[in-house]
Amino acid sequence: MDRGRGVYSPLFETKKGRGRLIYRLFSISLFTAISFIWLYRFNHIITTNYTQQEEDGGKLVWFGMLAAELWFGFYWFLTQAFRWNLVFRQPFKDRLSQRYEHMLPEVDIFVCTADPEIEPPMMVINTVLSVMAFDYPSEKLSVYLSDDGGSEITFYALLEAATFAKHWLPFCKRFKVEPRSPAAYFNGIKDTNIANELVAIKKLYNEMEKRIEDATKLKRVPQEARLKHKGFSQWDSYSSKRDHDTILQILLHKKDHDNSKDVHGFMLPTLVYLAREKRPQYHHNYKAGAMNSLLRVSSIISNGKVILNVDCDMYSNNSESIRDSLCYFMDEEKGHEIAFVQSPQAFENVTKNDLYASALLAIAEVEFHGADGCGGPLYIGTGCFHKRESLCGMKFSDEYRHNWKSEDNLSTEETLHELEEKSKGLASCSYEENTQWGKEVLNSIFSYDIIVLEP
Ligand SMILES: O=c1ccn([C@@H]2O[C@H](COP(=O)(O)OP(=O)(O)O[C@H]3O[C@H](CO)[C@@H](O)[C@H](O)[C@H]3O)[C@@H](O)[C@H]2O)c(=O)[nH]1
Ligand SMILES: [Mn+2]
Repeated sequence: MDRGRGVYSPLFETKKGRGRLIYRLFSISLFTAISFIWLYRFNHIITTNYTQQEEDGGKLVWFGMLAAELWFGFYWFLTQAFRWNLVFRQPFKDRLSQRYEHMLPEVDIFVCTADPEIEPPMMVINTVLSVMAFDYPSEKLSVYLSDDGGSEITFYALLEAATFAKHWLPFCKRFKVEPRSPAAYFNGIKDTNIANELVAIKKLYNEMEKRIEDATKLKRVPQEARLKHKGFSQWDSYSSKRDHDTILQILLHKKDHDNSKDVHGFMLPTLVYLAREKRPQYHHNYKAGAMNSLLRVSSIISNGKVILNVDCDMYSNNSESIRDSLCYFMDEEKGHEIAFVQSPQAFENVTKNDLYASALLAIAEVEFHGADGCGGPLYIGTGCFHKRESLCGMKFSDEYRHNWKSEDNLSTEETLHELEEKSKGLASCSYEENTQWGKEVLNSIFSYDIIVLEP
């Protein structure tokens, strides 16, 4: 931005949907037609002289029809809010790089999983790897896996993923791989001119896959892996999925720099495994409870200013999405109005003709944009970027501007072990007892003005 010369080039622009005039004309004409139907029914009911025989059945039917048409007409009228004013947003990542490449904020990514049987560890780590490999400075990226299943196998898979990432991340960056979930990439690949490198990385992947699949089938972690990593000892006091201490392990971190570098010597993103404490007498609040724990734990490990949440069954299919979302948050004029950026979901395994509309196309391609045009886009959970401050009680103010330059004040002196122990306390199940959570936090999010949808 060049404020000095009065030129402002925004980091994103908003375009109105094409064909709105035609749609509005269509909508008005349909509304007129609906009104005529109402009028016709109404008129018929009050003007027709019924004989007794007709009154027994006929009039009731007319009333029933009128009631149904009033209801459906009203419902249709409400849905117009989602179609009347579609807007489309376009981020400018090149401008973001020009202005902010050296001061990009730390980003924390929360991946949630809850059950190693329904959500196989192989799928979970593919999601984790897809977000670790984002096109973003690795030292500013932290990935947290929240495992509400408290599963040793998932932990083992994550350990394997941390090792595989040492090869996978440089490979993605070198060959601009897309998408960055290894399973999805290997599935989709056809012709390639990187045959040798591809064979090598695929071999590593397949070997890892076999080890994890075997452990999943046998429901047992190989003894040698257990002996090699101290993290497994945390399961010694584990009694069940609903009754265990906090299990927290920082697998990759700059404080452990020798082990946290890729094969070319570059730092990998921070990687943390967390199974928050569970006790039968405390409600764990499902995913929301997991997100709260992650919010607290991450605040002392990395304290990223921007948080992305992904469900473990939804890998990232665009390595630049962090940069996309930052274009909205960091825009000098409008960024302060934006609390979250929601990406749409895409589904791979829908049936060919999608009879039941499971791909949610109307929602993703029309209604999201319509709601955005009304100033109230939808938050759907996975794939959503939040500003940390908007989740932590910050109230919206038009004067407020976020200082993206500010340094975090994380302690640099403590050892990794001390950091782990301190973080565990924040994942305790009684932490939220007698707090205002659930009453106030929602107000603070929705006191923000607009929320945008990524294209
Ligand atoms: O106790 C729990 C239960 C679930 N989850 C995780 O929460 C996510 C979503 O749960 P799922 O049962 O898969 O719900 P879906 O209906 O598939 O998910 C949609 O609906 C949810 C809200 O109902 C949103 O949170 C999700 O982002 C959205 O994709 C998954 O990653 C789970 O692993 C937990 O972490 N802890
Ligand atoms: Mn799901």
